[in-house]
Formats: sequence, C-alpha cells, structure tokens
Amino acid sequence: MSQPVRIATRQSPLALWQAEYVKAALEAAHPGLVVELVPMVTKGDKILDTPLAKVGGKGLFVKELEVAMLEGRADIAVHSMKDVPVDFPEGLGLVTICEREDPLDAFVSNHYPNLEALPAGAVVGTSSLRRQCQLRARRPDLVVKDLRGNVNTRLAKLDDGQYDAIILACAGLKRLGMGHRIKSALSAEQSLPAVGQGAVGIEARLNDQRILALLAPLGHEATRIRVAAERAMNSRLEGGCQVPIGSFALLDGDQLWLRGLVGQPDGSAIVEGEVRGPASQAEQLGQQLGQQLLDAGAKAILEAVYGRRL
Ligand SMILES: NCc1[nH]cc(CCC(=O)O)c1CC(=O)O
Repeated sequence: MSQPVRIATRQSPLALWQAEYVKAALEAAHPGLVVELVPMVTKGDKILDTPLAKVGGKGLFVKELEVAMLEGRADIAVHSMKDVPVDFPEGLGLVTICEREDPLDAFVSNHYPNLEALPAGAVVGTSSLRRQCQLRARRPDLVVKDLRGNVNTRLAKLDDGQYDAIILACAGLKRLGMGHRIKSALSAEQSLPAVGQGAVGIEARLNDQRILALLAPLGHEATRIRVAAERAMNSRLEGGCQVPIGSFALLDGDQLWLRGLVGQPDGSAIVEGEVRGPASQAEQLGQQLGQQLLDAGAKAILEAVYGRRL
C-alpha cells in the first residue's frame, strides 16, 4: 500500500472545494491512491473585520499550511493562485497549476443587471483595492464600501440590503454552485482581473519526488503559461496587496497577450499597458510589461505606497 497524500487546507467553503477538487483529480489519475484532507485554521481566518491590506496581507492565509508541509504533517496545499505570495519558504514551491476557471470579476446584485444600470450614488461592496480602484475610476458617481468575509458572508450582506451590488470573482461563485448569482461578468476592460484569478495551484516540497510525480497529470499547460506571465509582471512591480494591481494573460495559439494595470486605490490614477509575444517567453513578457508600467507612472504610485524607492 502506498502512503496517503495529505492535503493541508483552510476550512472556508472555497478552500474545501479546492482541496476536494484536487483530491478527486488525484484519485481519478491514480486509482487506489488514498487522499486525505488535513483541515487547519490560519491567522487570516481569525481576523475577519479588518481590510487585508492593513493586517499584513495574503501570507496570513498560507503560513500555517506551509509549516505543516515542512514538518511533514501534510504533503501538499491547494491555493487560489491569486492569493499565493510571490516567495516561498526554502524547500517549498508551486509545482502544479490546474486548469483555470472563469477569470473575470462578477457583478452580483438583486436589483440591477450590470454595472451600467447602477444609478449615481448606488453602494457597491468590495474590499479588493484592485476592484475599488477600477470602479472608482470608471464610475466616480458610485459609493464603494468595504466588504469582507467568505463568499457566503458577502452574499448574505448583499441580501441584507447593505449594498446595491457587490463584486466577486466568477470562479469562486461557480465553484460554490452559486453561478446563478452572477448577473453579468465584468469584462477585462471594465475590471482587469487579479494575477492568477480563477486558477488553482498546488504547493509541495520541492524534493518530494513521489508527490511531484503524482501531481504531474493535474497540470494544465496553457494555464501555467498565462499565470507565469501574470506573476512575472507582478513580481517586477514587487506587488503585494496594498496596491491595486491587475494582470490578465490570454493565449491565442502560441501567442501570448498580457495586459496590466496599476492604480491609486481611490481611482484618481490608473496606469495601463500591454505586451504581445511568444508564449515560450511568458516570464520575460511579464517582466517587460512590469517595467513598461513602472516607466509609465506606476513607479511613483508604488513608491508612495511602499514608502521606498523601487
Ligand atoms: N480573495 C478571495 C478569493 N480568493 C479566491 C477567490 C475565488 C476566485 C479565484 O479562485 O480566483 C476569492 C473570492 C473572490 O475574489 O471573490
């Protein structure tokens, strides 16, 4: 009997869905393999009422999972690629990227069909600086209000009447069986998605040959390339979650089209750019777009937020 594969996972409905998805894919690829979930609570799960940008960012949701892998209490962790920090602890890395779900943002409302239909003064909920920035820039007449919690909590706050509409990721809603709540998808022009949005990635110990071999069939090459370009752009910008950053790659055959955006949280400035080139150069294209954005004004925005020179 081979040893079970243990998946460290947070316990939010979305995290559990993703862990179950990887469990099912592993079991389908390797009949007879036993896969177990190891549910955990992270610091990020305990701090629910403060905007993430203020409490130290996305790393709060992964640290405990990584410690479990390093200590051998778990073998892999499954992440939403948009929540995965750029750097990994020594010995761990992102080894598999699964096929991307819908990468766009979703307009969710009980009264309005789309963003255009919202009247002046309508209250829109989102805590993502990226979504806030683009909303404020394109619709300065709207009132943007913070909205945190897991997907179900956010929907409940909308249903309570606290907001006229909220913005969520299409992917999360579809995965949780709530695709019917999406009134319309925001186009990439309206709301450029976050780096890696809609993609699930698997982190593992880099020297664990057995696990790497088991994971290999779960990888999706086109998604890997797109996310590599988006993450390279982000890494050139030293992007964290205190700055509105969007990055979205599309593949047309072997041609990659990467769009990027950096803005002021209040939407008072947005720097946008794009590059095209061969998919085999995904990371160079991402770095190139990052540099292009820096030169076009992102540098000043980022330096002001980070409080240091880039
Ligand atoms: N930041 C929270 C988060 N992380 C991943 C998703 C789901 C979409 C995805 O997998 O990219 C969501 C919810 C949301 O943004 O609405």
